[in-house]
Amino acid sequence: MKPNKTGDSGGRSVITARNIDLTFQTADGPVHALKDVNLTINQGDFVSFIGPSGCGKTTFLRTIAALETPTGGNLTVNGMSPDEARKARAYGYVFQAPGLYPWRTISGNISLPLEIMGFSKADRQQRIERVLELVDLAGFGGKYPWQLSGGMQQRASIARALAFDADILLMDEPFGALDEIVRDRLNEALLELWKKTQKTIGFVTHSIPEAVYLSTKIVVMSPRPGRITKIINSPLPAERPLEIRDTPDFIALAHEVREGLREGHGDD
Ligand SMILES: Nc1ncnc2c1ncn2[C@@H]1O[C@H](COP(=O)(O)OP(=O)(O)OP(=O)(O)O)[C@@H](O)[C@H]1O
Repeated sequence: MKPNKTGDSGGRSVITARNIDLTFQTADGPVHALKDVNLTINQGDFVSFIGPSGCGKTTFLRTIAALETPTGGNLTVNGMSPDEARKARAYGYVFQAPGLYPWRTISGNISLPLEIMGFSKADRQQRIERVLELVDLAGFGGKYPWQLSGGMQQRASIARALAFDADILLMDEPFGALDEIVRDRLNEALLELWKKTQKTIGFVTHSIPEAVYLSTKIVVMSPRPGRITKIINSPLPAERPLEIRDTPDFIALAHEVREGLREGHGDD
């Protein structure tokens, strides 16, 4: 199916944003963080949000997660309001910093939200083992966060977000603070995990290669006011070894994203 204006390529829609506006009232006056954002994310999509600092990437992700409330427009997550979706545990959220409690083991950290949600001990243990395996940390559950590298800590935070088995994973620049080699490895691992679990992923990044490597759909945003300037459906195959980054298709797509970013910056 040919994508339409909202980037809808067919399939069951999981997240729909219609004319989303969000203005923060600050001491220095109003900040128009999101303007007229229209987007459809379908089941199993891997959607990256890319754009310069302040273009509203995090704000949009937080809006999906009901951590911010739009001042205009309509947003649904699994057919519900974001608040209802949050209560129905529709998504897991991964932040830029792993945010693991140093006094809890990796298993203990993954367990914490499950404990709060009232999962039984046996169920928690089963889930912890499953997600540790998914992020390739089997055998590390008994370690403390400070005994793990930065990349392993971030994998543990992804495991924590996966533990209650939400269909949607929202990730706000999860690999931004890591060096490039580690980031490459985690990008590969994340693609594997996405294919295995068939989750719908919303992913914020500043990196063009990362967005192009990971995504089925790339959303280019622009600041002042924060808005979507381009939605690109990726023509790359699902099978993506890291070497795909040297292929003409990959380079052409990266170029298209870069052009999109440049156009959005036109009046700067
Ligand atoms: N709670 C808030 N109160 C007031 N203004 C805010 C708030 N949160 C974000 N903003 C403003 O909204 C705009 C969008 O911010 P946001 O963090 O979503 O951008 P971003 O694209 O994620 O940026 P970065 O890449 O730097 O993380 C910015 O101008 C920011 O200063």
